[in-house]
Amino acid sequence: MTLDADTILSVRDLRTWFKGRHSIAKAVDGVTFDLKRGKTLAVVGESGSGKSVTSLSIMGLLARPGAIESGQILFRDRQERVHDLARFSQKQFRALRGREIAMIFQEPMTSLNPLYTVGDQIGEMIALHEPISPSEARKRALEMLRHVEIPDAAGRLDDYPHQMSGGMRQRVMIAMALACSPSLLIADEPTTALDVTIQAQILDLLRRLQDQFGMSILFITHNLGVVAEIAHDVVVMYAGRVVEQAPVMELFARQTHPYTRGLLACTPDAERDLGSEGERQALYSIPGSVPPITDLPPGCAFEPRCGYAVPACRNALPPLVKAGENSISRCIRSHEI
Ligand SMILES: Nc1ncnc2c1ncn2[C@@H]1O[C@H](COP(=O)(O)OP(=O)(O)OP(=O)(O)O)[C@@H](O)[C@H]1O
Repeated sequence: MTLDADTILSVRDLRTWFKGRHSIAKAVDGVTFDLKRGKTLAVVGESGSGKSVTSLSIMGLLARPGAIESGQILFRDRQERVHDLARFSQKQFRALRGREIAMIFQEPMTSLNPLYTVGDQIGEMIALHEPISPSEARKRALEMLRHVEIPDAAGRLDDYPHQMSGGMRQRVMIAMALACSPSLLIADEPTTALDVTIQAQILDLLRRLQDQFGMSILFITHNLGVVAEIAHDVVVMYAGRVVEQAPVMELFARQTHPYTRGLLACTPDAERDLGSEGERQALYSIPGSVPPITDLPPGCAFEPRCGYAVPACRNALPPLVKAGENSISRCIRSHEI
């Protein structure tokens, strides 16, 4: 198992399937990407594209019948040891989760317990992984509340989650996630439920915490506007597969897959340069919806919705090919887009 020195996470040809009695839902089907140390990689796509199943696979949190069919999830821990998480047992995951890899979600109450004060919850998170006295745990919890810039942190330590606003709860969840200084943070739509101003504040906070703690972030979102704010690199997923991957600047300067173009055209306030007005109108909302992943066509899965499609798109699944300076695209017409 080899990993480039600057890579913390390498997902290689990952397949996570849900096998039913009569069909197989290939939620993640051959996904490959690398996350660099201290960087943010955004995974983007519409609902059902396989983003969450990818992150749950990495965290060992898949629910039955979901299971990793094949592939590798190589992760470098703090001692520079490389593990294949695709082969981890639940026991191994319990030692790793929280300490080396942490996760934040759209809904803070999935992580927070309404019956305990925020100070106790953060303290307990630390105590789970380190031998620490109750007073030391309380001190560290306070420190964490200050790190996530909660005003009057000392006064909020004994608050219960329901006494806080949505934005403040989100900060507490981030404090809990970062309490043990994980080297990888997986953020699954952490700002989607928040209004635009609070969303911008949380993204700003995550960026600052990343500089301070040096962690890598895998950021799951359907919103390219958020990607522009936070990501260094971007993976675009469609129907369980990667369709485009590029550094963020390159992706916004030129999209090499029609799906990415469509997503960008649907994103309010995103920077974009989509050429003519006619083109912008045509792509404003992507027609149709993601096909059922139990029954994908043999060719390009986006072909039925694609304004650039030609008959050859239906023949075989296009491979991911180099399409720009540092970008790859799963489109046979990537150079004409
Ligand atoms: N328990 C399950 N049983 C069968 N199929 C499932 C199950 N959970 C997820 N899937 C399949 O996996 C696909 C991808 O789901 P996933 O949640 O990863 O999408 P997503 O891109 O994260 O979307 P969202 O933004 O809505 O969370 C779904 O369309 C669904 O078909």
